[in-house]
Amino acid sequence: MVNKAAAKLRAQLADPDEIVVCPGVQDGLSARVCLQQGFRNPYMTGAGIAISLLGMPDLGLITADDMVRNASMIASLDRTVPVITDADTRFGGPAMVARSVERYILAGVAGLHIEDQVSTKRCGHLLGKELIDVATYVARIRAADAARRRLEDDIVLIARTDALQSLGFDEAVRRLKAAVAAGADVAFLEGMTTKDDMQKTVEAMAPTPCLLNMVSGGVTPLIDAAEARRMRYKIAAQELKATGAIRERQGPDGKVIGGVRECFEVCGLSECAEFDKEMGGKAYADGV
Ligand SMILES: C[C@](O)(C(=O)O)[C@H](CC(=O)O)C(=O)O
Repeated sequence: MVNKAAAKLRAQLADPDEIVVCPGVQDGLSARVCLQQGFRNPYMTGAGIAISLLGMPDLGLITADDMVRNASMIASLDRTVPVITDADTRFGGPAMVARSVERYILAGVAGLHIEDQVSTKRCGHLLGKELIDVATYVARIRAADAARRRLEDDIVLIARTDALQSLGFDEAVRRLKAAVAAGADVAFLEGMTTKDDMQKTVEAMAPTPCLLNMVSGGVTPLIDAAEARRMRYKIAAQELKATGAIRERQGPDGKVIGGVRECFEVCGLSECAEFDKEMGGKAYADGV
């Protein structure tokens, strides 16, 4: 099967001048705003889904169905943009990991990351993270790699480690290297707390491309895409800041603009009405 989204993401990763900037999105509106703002790579955030879909913290409570359904919806909004998704721990052993990866592939996703926390995981920027051992982690990565081979797909496999907090930098790098040896394409060292570590990670993992995750209020220093590129990061995941603004904001004259019509417009209201007309429908002939 040809995964066009993955091919596109791979081309971006191979371009020496490009940094893939991925604003976090968790639902249809945030994904639409991301695309409207011209970003080429939405990042489906598990934390965002936990908060917005479940009203719960990022503690491993989201199910595979929650994630895959959302990923499929987001990837379908514009098939020309490669979506990267959080795949958390993928709920356990090799069989669960492989099945999840297959489902993400069928959802049309370009890349995903799998981590080395226990199944009762938590956001990478919280305290007290617990890890699985390296062999179990490598088995997860190997299973993800096997799943994509089985489907003859080349979804980009991103290995994330949360080991820095409890085991230190060297062990985190060792885990990422083991994951790359097992088939991962990109390395993601989560929860870095200094710019020094951010720089050292890229150097230690070269030539493997690295992902930098920045969360407002999290433990990692916030830098812009230009600085991330200078550090030679290939992917920068960051927060999408504009969703609130599209919902409602004030114009220069103090009048409120935005609101529900603008939300619908961003989400394709005119296109839907136009499509109806083109197909001979009359539902919106008197306006919408
Ligand atoms: C990357 C992450 O897994 C996510 O869900 O976006 C989270 C980010 C967050 O909690 O905002 C993480 O664990 O860093």
